[in-house]
Amino acid sequence: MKGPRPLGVVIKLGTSSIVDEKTHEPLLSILTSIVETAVKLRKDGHKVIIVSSGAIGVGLRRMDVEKRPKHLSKLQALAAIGQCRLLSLWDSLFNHLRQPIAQILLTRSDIADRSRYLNAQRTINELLEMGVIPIVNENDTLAVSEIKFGDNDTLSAITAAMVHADLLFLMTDVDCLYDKNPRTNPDAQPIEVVEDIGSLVADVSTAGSSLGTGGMSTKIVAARLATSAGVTTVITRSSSPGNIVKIVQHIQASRSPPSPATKANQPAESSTDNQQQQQNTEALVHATVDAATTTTTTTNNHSKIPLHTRFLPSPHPVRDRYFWILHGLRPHGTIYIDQGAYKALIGKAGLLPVGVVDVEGVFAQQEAVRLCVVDRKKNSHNNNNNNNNGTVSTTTADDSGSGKSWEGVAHEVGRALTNYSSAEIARIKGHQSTEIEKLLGYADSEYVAQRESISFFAGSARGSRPATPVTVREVLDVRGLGGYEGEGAVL
Ligand SMILES: N[C@@H](CCC(=O)OP(=O)(O)O)C(=O)O
Repeated sequence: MKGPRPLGVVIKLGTSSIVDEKTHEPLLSILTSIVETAVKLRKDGHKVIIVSSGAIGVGLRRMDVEKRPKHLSKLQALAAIGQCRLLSLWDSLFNHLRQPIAQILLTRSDIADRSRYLNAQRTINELLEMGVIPIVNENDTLAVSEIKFGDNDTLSAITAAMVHADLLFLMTDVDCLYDKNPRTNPDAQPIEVVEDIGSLVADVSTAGSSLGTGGMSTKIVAARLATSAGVTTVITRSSSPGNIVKIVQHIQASRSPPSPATKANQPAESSTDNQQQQQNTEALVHATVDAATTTTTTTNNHSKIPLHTRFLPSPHPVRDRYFWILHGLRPHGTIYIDQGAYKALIGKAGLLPVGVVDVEGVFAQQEAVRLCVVDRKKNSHNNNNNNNNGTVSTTTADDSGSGKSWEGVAHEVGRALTNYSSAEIARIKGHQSTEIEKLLGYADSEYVAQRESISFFAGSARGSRPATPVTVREVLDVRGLGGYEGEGAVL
């Protein structure tokens, strides 16, 4: 009889999971246990990728540096020293079980370049076919803030999406998300299944460890990215890596979405362990959930399934080039469109200039932009004037003096690659395509963006709004990739 389908499993280990925070010594027993777990998964037929942080931590120990330096070049030097040692550690441990590994180092600019992205994808797939376990980290030696992922949670989500993995394990020092802060609320309940991450409103006030850059909030962002690409994402405790095998077996046995009566995975093996673990939590992990149906919390303690939070994959995953447009590229500006244009895009039409309300930022043709739908156009004092010389100029009279030709709230719904530059779009916005040539002196396309160059965030294309009324900035903070907005994290 045919067994269950083998899965693609990505395991992400943060610095604090594999390096002692104080002494910076590698946590050998955890590393060994991860190695045994990964090899067991391989024996069960699964494909395994490890995303391992720890280069800087290991570099600190190697050079007897006590405190993480502030200067970028020092951090980069330590990462170069540590990465070498980290991989040799992984290699020697895996070698005991005759498991070959490979090193993959990526920066964001590798992901943003389509052909490099595809090369990385092909190489990782080839390694997996060869039975090798790729060990991925950010290429810290090259990455400055503009081209940084900033945290390996995001990198692991992009890696999982890139190879169409089934499962992403974000290992951390708590068991799972809780409905309240378990430190201050003894009645805090574990959140075990999140069916729709878009409806999860999580207060995850955690700064991450002193060595790493991530925390619970970056895990939620990573879970959003991965689930949108169809990857089931699991948050669980890193100190018992053997749990991964049990969770994989459990998920494999229940691949179809569980019914409301059974959807809670069964919780921790012992409630005493559970309480102790809650007290040890890395941070203030407290999630509030705006819809009771979104998550399941439970207090049953009958099964041997280790406690974890499982984020179910989107039923409408965004994959391949559409995922890359959304999450691989740095947006250089924003195009504001009206509701009519949005409806047309959902109906699979391209973006015509007539539907463009406004444009922000400076970008060239084929660069990525944010696509925002505005609630209302301003009561149009827009004058589209035909000048004597035959060109058409658009002037926007703006009562508020804000310079915007729209009002209300704009919702970011997706990203696009444009056929025209920002300067060109500023001139053709609000006009019919037939006027483009008159306005610009040429017309490369009737569309500002072709439909196949437009990608919507999960849920957006079906017309659903973000769970809470949020500003575009907030949407970006939640949905965008950390380092592309604002300052970006340092190493
Ligand atoms: N790439 C860096 C660490 C990135 C980072 O801090 O990630 P994490 O520990 O997951 O928050 C390293 O290997 O030291």
